[in-house]
Formats: sequence, structure tokens, C-alpha cells
Amino acid sequence: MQKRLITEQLARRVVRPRARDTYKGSFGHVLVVGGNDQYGGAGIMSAGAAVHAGAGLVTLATRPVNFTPLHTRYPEVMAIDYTDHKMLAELITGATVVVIGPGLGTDQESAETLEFTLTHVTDQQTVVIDGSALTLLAAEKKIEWPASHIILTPHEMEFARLSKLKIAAQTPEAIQSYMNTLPTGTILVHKSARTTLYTPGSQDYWQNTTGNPGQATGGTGDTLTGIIAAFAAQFGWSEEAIAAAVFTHSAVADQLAETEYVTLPTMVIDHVSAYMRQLSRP
Ligand SMILES: NC(=O)C1=CN([C@@H]2O[C@H](COP(=O)(O)OP(=O)(O)OC[C@H]3O[C@@H](n4cnc5c(N)ncnc54)[C@H](OP(=O)(O)O)[C@@H]3O)[C@@H](O)[C@H]2O)[C@@H](O)CC1
Ligand SMILES: Nc1ncnc2c1ncn2[C@@H]1O[C@H](COP(=O)(O)OP(=O)(O)O)[C@@H](O)[C@H]1O
Ligand SMILES: [Mg+2]
Repeated sequence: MQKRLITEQLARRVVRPRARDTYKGSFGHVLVVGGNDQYGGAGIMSAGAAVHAGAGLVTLATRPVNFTPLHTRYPEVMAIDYTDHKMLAELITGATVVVIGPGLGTDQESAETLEFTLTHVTDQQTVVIDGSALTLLAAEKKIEWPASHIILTPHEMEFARLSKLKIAAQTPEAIQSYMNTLPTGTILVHKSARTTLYTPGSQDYWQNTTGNPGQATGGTGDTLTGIIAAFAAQFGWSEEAIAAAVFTHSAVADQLAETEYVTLPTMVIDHVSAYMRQLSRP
């Protein structure tokens, strides 16, 4: 396996200045499905990150208990109850990118929401599968993977559940062998202190060059899903766009780490737009 590095130069190729003749519809609609009664913050951070990273429209499908905190913190985000399947189906149809899993939980209602979402997405859409959705997919054999562009964002334990590879056995070669069993059109973001990206059939993998231990806080991965979704919604689904999102998420944290001991997910959300502006300058 050949290792390639995700650099600022790559991120600059993706994050270009916005064209003048545009409107919110030009930058995609991100739908985040997540945040149960216990993990509302995960859905809120994912949706908040998507807005701040430039998605034109963002909706959070969550439990109603999360509506008020969501709107207090991020009034730009629209909200629906994910148990309302008629509304959920409509929102999925209109979405450019669907994120499923941050804070979704693993009970019966979570599993039903996951199955409903995955059966309603089309092959034109991008689906980011994270957190509880990965844990459910690993456990419930009856849930089928959609024929969409898929981005998987497991941490090492979620990847272990999915691939049956123990954390110590997750070498680039072993991860690639597992990836070769998945459909083309899947990107794996294997999250760790040194996050790496894989695609089926590839001879090489990408390693991120940004990131610091100040990011070891609950919610950092939830925030990453929103940034990845916003990048896919604005810049299109490609390995380069997803790599740029991974780079940007941790580059913002690295800038914050110059003065902060912990780089909280909500701090990263607050600073991501300024960093993207920096990237887009000639
Ligand atoms: N504010 C909110 O609403 C938040 C909501 N959240 C939501 O919670 C849901 C559950 O997600 P989760 O990641 O917290 O739990 P789970 O899937 O059980 O994994 C943890 C287990 O894996 C192990 N482990 C080993 N290596 C690891 C690694 N590199 N990275 C991480 N873990 C590693 C670890 O080992 P240990 O720490 O015990 O040593 C432990 O045994 C999910 O939907 C998520 O979105 C969270 O984001 C937090 C903020
Ligand atoms: N020591 C570290 N150095 C760099 N990045 C880290 C470190 N620890 C965690 N991260 C990053 O934090 C995120 C953790 O993701 P995840 O465990 O899914 O968080 P959560 O589900 O709590 O939001 C990943 O993007 C990972 O790369
Ligand atoms: Mg996570």
C-alpha cells in the first residue's frame, strides 16, 4: 500500500471562492438524521457544523426535545421529528447529502429510523454513515446498504464492529482488504489520532496531516460529519473533497490549539468558515 498525504494544497484545490451568480440552492441541502433524547448534542453539532461549513440549507431530523436547543444555538437549521415518516421521506427526497447516525442511539426506534432512511435514499445522493448507524449496521444483518455514494466515518471501535478486525489488526493492508469487499462509490474515513481514507480497489490510501490531542472530546466526530456533508454538498462527492473536509476539520482545531488546551467541537464549528475563507484566498 502506498501512503499519500492530505495537504493544505489539496484542500485549497477544493475550497475555491464562491461564484457570484449563486443562491442557497447552489450549495446543496444537507439532512442530518440523528440526536435521540440522550444524545441530542451530537445531531445539533453535526447540523451546526454543516451550516458553518457552507451547506446552502440544513435540516436536522431528530427527537422534538432537541428542537429548542437546536434553534437557540443554530437558528439557520430547520428541524423535523424523525418518527414522522411522511416528513422524513419528503426531506430525504430533497436532500443532496444525508448524514445518518450521530447520536441516533441503538434501540428499536433508532434501527427503524436507520432502515427507513437507507431504503429511501437514491443512487444520486451521498450518504454519510456515522456513529450509532455504523454500530447498528454491524449488528443488524437485515439492514441493506443503499446504492448511493457512501461515506463511512467509523472510529477504531466502530470499524472493528463493522469489519470484525480488532483494533490492533487494523493495518492499512487489512483495512484495504475489507474495503475491497464494499461497492465502488464508498469512501472510508478511518478516524484515529492519524485519520486515513480508503476506497475499494485502490493501491493507495490517504493520511491526514492535521489534528491534535485537544480534539479528544465527545462530539469531535459528530462535527466532522457535518463538515464532510457540507463539502460533499458544495463541492461534489469525490475522494478529494472528502479528504479536504477531513483536513479542514483538524486544521481549524490545530489553529485553536495554539491558544487552547482542548479544542471543543463547538469552537471548531465557530471557526471553520474563517478557515475556509483563508483556504479560498489566492
Ligand atoms: N454530546 C453528544 O450528544 C455526544 C453523542 N455521542 C454519540 O454517542 C453514540 C455512541 O458513540 P461513542 O463513540 O461514544 O460510543 P461507542 O460506539 O460505544 O464507542 C465507544 C467504545 O469504543 C471504544 N473505543 C476504542 N477505540 C476508540 C476510539 N479510537 N475512539 C472512540 N472509541 C473507541 C471505547 O473504549 P474505552 O473508551 O472504553 O476505552 C468504548 O468502549 C454515537 O451515536 C455518538 O454520535 C458521542 O459522539 C459523544 C457526544
Ligand atoms: N489524539 C487525537 N489526535 C487527533 N485527532 C483526534 C484525537 N483523538 C480524537 N481525534 C479525532 O476526534 C474524532 C473522534 O471521533 P468520534 O470518536 O466519532 O467522536 P464523537 O462520536 O464523540 O463525536 C475523530 O475525528 C478523531 O480523528
Ligand atoms: Mg462518533
